[in-house]
Amino acid sequence: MTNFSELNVSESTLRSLKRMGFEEATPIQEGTIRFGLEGRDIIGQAQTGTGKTAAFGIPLIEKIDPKNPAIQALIIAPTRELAIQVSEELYKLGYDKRVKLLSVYGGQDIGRQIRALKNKPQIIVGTPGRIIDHINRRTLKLGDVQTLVLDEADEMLNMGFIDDINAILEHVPAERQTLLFSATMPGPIRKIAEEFMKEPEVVKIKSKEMTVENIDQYFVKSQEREKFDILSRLLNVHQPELAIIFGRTKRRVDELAQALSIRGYLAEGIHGDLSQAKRISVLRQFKENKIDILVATDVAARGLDISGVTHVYNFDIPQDPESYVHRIGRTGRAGKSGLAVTFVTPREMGYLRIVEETTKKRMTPLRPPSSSEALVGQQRIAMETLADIVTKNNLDDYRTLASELLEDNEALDVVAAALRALTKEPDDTPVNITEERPLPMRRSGGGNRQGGGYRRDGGGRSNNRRDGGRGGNSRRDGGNRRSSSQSSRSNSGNGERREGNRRPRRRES
Ligand SMILES: Nc1ncnc2c1ncn2[C@@H]1O[C@H](COP(=O)(O)OP(=O)(O)OP(=O)(O)O)[C@@H](O)[C@H]1O
Ligand SMILES: [Mg+2]
Repeated sequence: MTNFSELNVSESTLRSLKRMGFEEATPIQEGTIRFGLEGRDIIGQAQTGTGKTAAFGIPLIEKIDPKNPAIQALIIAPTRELAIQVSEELYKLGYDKRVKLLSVYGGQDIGRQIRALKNKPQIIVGTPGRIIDHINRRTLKLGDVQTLVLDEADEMLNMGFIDDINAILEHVPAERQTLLFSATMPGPIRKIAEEFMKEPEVVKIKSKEMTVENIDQYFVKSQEREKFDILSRLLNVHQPELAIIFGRTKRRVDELAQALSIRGYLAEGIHGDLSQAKRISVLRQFKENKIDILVATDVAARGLDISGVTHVYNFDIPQDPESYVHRIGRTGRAGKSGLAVTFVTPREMGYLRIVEETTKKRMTPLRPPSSSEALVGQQRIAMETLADIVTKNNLDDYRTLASELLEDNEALDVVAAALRALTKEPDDTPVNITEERPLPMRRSGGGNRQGGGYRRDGGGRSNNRRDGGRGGNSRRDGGNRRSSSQSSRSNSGNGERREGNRRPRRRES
């Protein structure tokens, strides 16, 4: 491990890092900060949760001239929540230097952003749609930008975003430093990236597996209609502190969040059809542990750094191996451990194998717990609750009643009864989960796949490019009754991309 001071980081930034509690550089930070400070273009790839934000953030902050009121750096991120998070981390990194930042993203009052832009921020973090919106309104002047960052670069350069990125690039000087970071970087995307970079230094932190080692990865093979009951049992056995459950579509997420609430879990859904205020409030509640379970589409798959996420459940297996890597990467961050469970229907086993080939990691088959095993989980929670009350609470007001009870009953029976009263017994309140169609059949073992598992079929591409996102009918995002190529067209609209079955386009302004 290397100290930041050995990486030629300025005193001011060292002070900010100290405030953040960062003592030593992570491998990706060690590998990129020097090149970054030299002004080199960088493609940085390292596992999820290993500090890529500061890897680009530190050299970026170092380059800002605090006396220059112009926008000097632009960071583009695929989702609004990620743009907010990255701007928060950059704010901390630039705290000592007092750099001025602004995040611009869809769903927030544009007038407010325009007023904030007049305060001369030096760094802008934004989502593509809203950045373009500001460029078109001439409220965002990018002519002095020296550093351009694409966080989640492969996502930003896939066909869902590439047109937007190209449009933005037209307004950024060609003389600039370009930094691209992601945990995944499929070969074909890297080629696209290199076209608009200057002799980029490719820094890839080598690891046996693409996923983080300290995430235990399991799969459950089950029929579609059995998934929800198995999920509830798993939740009872695992008792996650904070869990994220990923579903394939917005409808899926709504139904799952509702079904979990009916069964007594503290769960909320998040997806692109919700208002921005709602999205922010759900995420805040989750971060503050007011809800235990976040049910999400891929809108929450990339980059979000929420401490304390112990479990990730893929209620639907993701279609792309990259999506799998990012989804499960919401746990096991910054050296912590995590557990991921992926549901797969028998017809979708080919996808599971493709994921494993890409990540170079086998998932362990998990036997679904029986209802009595799930009950034991709940009984243990009751026991812990009771023990906790004994140690923490003042029981004076209850002692008289307790001795009354003990006059007529055995102590063991009284405690057992208290446990029973506290145990959440299996709940079979009916819930409504519409069956998803399995993904189209796919077999693994295609050695012809380029770039370590990247596959995009041309069929979806032209669809996506043309009409997605131009105010497409976002209500039709269910998509699950259509073939995959059809549904790609129908998804998008006001949310983010890729919340239906196939890569849709989106526009988030
Ligand atoms: N040098 C460091 N020392 C201690 N903590 C760090 C250090 N660098 C980053 N972190 C913390 O590690 C966590 C993960 O960092 P970050 O979100 O940048 O990961 P990432 O590599 O971008 O992940 P993802 O691929 O999911 O986007 C954050 O909470 C961050 O504050
Ligand atoms: Mg990141």
